[in-house]
Amino acid sequence: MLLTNHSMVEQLKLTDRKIELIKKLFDLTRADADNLLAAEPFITRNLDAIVEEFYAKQLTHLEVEIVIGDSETLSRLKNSMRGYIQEVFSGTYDQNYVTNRLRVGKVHKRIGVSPALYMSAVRLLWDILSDQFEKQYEEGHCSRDEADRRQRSLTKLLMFDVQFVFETYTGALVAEVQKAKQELEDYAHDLAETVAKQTKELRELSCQDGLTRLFNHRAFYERMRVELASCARRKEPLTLVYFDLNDFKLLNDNYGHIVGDQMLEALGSTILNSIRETDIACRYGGDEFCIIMPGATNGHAKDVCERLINGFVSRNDKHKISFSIGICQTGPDKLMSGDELVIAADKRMYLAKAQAKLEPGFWLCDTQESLGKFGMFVCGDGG
Ligand SMILES: Nc1nc2c(ncn2[C@@H]2O[C@H](COP(=O)(O)OP(=O)(O)OP(=O)(O)O)[C@@H](O)[C@H]2O)c(=O)[nH]1
Repeated sequence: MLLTNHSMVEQLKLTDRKIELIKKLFDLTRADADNLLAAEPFITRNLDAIVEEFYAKQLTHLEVEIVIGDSETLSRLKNSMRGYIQEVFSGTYDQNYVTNRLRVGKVHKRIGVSPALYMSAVRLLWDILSDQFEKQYEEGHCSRDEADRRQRSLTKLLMFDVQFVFETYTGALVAEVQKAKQELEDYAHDLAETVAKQTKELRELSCQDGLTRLFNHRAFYERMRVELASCARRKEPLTLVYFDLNDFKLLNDNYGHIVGDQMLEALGSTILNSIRETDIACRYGGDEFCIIMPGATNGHAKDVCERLINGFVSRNDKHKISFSIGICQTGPDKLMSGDELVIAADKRMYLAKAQAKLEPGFWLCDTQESLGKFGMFVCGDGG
């Protein structure tokens, strides 16, 4: 509901019938309206003096002075007070009258008039107007009985007014609480989203190698465990490719660690470009890398290695470096443990590396213990 599309009376569902019911609660009758209306000529004559007396007394309180704040506001308030007193003695207390009371409540709440301050002003006005009734009696404008009846009617009407003012006070407070609650809920929601996002990022970071953005050593074993279990369940093979750069130390020594780092980074992205989404690339440590290939045989793994070597060579890097590869397939019938698989692949990688020491280049040793140089795999006993 857009509040600005509805009057205050509508928002509070104050129909004529409801207003009449409230009047009944306060025993505010037609006779009371007539009593106050009868006092109207005398009150109107003294209106300015009444308003002046009211503000003179009000301004003896520092809190009131602070709330009013300046002469323009004071003069505006005096005008409003004149209008209010005239309404009090108009004898008509309909929806229009009620709307004005609600507005007063809203303004008082907005400018920060506390209920205590508001009630003290009502009491003061009641006092001043009661004196006026006494004067009317003393000056012979009305009988004792009429002055007393006017006084009682005034009390009822002021009480009637006060409850409307507080209706808007509480309404505004409830709206503020709801707004604060909504803001708090929005904040909590945003916070939960931020925490979830950051937790996800942290989790990813804790699994990642900072240089190559591949999975790190810790994540490698975790992923290996999960993939071996799922391959065992699906009765599928799993192949591990394990490789190590050849003479990487020389590159570092000759050209510095920054060049070494760039080489490792380049290798990381070449690996990612050479594998399928289901394959898992990891930096095992230093210049050693692994690719876990769920569902793949050593034949598939060789194809991937060929793509990888091609990609790596075609980078056109002035620093030439090769790597040695060990491949080990397990399953589909009985699968090795992760440790067994790493040991087996590592052993084959060292066989390839031994060969690379004799004849530099990309050497690969697969699960059949065959050794091959990139592009022309030849069988060897390997052992
Ligand atoms: N630039 C760089 N170098 C690294 C990083 N991690 C390990 N290294 C270096 O990698 C080199 C590995 O040396 P080795 O284990 O002797 O291996 P290698 O020189 O490739 O020799 P072989 O494996 O026998 O071919 C060492 O010089 C390490 O300092 C890294 O993050 N950045």
